[in-house]
Amino acid sequence: MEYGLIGQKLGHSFSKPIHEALGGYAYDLVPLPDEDAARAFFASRDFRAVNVTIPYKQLALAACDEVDEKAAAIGAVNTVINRSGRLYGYNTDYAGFAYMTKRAGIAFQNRTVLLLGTGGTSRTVTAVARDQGAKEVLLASRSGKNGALSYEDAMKRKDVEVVVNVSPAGMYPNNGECLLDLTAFPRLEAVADVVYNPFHTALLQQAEALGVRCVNGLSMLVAQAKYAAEYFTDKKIPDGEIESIYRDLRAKQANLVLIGMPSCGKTSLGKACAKLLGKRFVDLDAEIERQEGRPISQILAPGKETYFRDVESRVTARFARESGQVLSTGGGVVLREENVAALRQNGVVVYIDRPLQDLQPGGARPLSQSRQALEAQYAVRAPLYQKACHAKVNNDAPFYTVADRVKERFYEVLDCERA
Ligand SMILES: Nc1ncnc2c1ncn2[C@@H]1O[C@H](COP(=O)(O)OP(=O)(O)OP(=O)(O)O)[C@@H](O)[C@H]1O
Ligand SMILES: O=C(O)C1=C[C@@H](O)[C@@H](O)[C@H](O)C1
Ligand SMILES: [Mg+2]
Repeated sequence: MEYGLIGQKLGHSFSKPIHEALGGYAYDLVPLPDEDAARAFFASRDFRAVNVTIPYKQLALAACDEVDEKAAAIGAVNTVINRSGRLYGYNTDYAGFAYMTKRAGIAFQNRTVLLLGTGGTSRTVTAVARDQGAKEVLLASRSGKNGALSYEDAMKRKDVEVVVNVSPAGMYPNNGECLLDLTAFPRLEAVADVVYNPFHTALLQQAEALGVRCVNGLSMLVAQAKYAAEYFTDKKIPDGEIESIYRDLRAKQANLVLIGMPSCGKTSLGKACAKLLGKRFVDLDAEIERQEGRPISQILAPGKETYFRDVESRVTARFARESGQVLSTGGGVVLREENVAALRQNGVVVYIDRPLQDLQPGGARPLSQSRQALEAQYAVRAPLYQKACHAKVNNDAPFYTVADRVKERFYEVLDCERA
């Protein structure tokens, strides 16, 4: 290997496409199961330059022959360059985190900051917060040992103004995990999460619901990669690259999720939009049928929905945590908030609103067999679709015109999210 990333588990990482866009070199993900394997990797010196992620950033520091002053003060190295057999260590997460929080308008000066997690990244973020004049930096961990607070005790600190998650809690494939209740902090101004996969962790979804300023780790990831690529190639890369790579990556990774009434066009528009956007198409109803080995008409019956809804929630959670897809849902997916939260963690949710008279009762949907049933369902669900979606598209025009509208709204939502 010449360039790449080492860490214990790398299934979540987006570093490969970022580095390949930044530097034009091949970049490999090399998972190493334990510290012995990581030590042996550095001892072999069989690489030109690598990034290092959880849990080897402290070990990487010890393996280097020379460590940059800032990285040594922080105690964590995420970039190692092999120059003629000598290993040089740097920390580009520091600049990456500073970039991300500045971009999001999050300030540390005179703030009480609570960090969730005590690993290598907590040292980096502590350094940024202190350098920017934080009043106090508190650490919390599950064990509450080594000077850290337990999560329970952390929630008693009513003075906390900024929360930063520096732990892998909630990171793919453990989507949905969240150890803190943000309502405990009446003075909360901002929440940052260094996790970028999923895009909106459960912690950030809580912050959004409270109307608190928040940011995820994707801009940090891209920024630290840019600073690392400068060491890799010994060339300056313009800062503007961070924004353009971020935008391309988010558009590529984001799911497009279509919700709406039975027969509003979710499946057919979903297939067309998947082609337009170059994404994989998944129809959640078809996945439920595949998993159950029988059609929905045999699983779902009026008054006997619970079994079907449970299967639907499991299938929704499984696909919603993946990236780069168009997901067409079943009409009732919005009936459970947990499904909506799952779909929004990586997805732009578009409500396909088709005029009631164009919706077709009957077919393979047991709960909307008559026009009356369909109308009653519309009255209940329309407000839920409205609440769950980022954008609404009226399906009242020729099919391909509507598919183009959906694609445009997808990009508009992503642009707004960044602004
Ligand atoms: N704009 C349109 N013009 C013409 N036909 C359309 C348009 N939108 C959807 N249709 C047609 O409406 C029918 C229902 O669409 P589709 O099966 O995609 O809906 P759905 O939302 O997936 O329904 P369900 O919830 O039952 O799975 C299909 O035959 C589709 O081709
Ligand atoms: O998830 C990733 O790909 C990475 C995360 C951070 O630890 C970075 O420091 C590392 O360079 C790459
Ligand atoms: Mg369908």
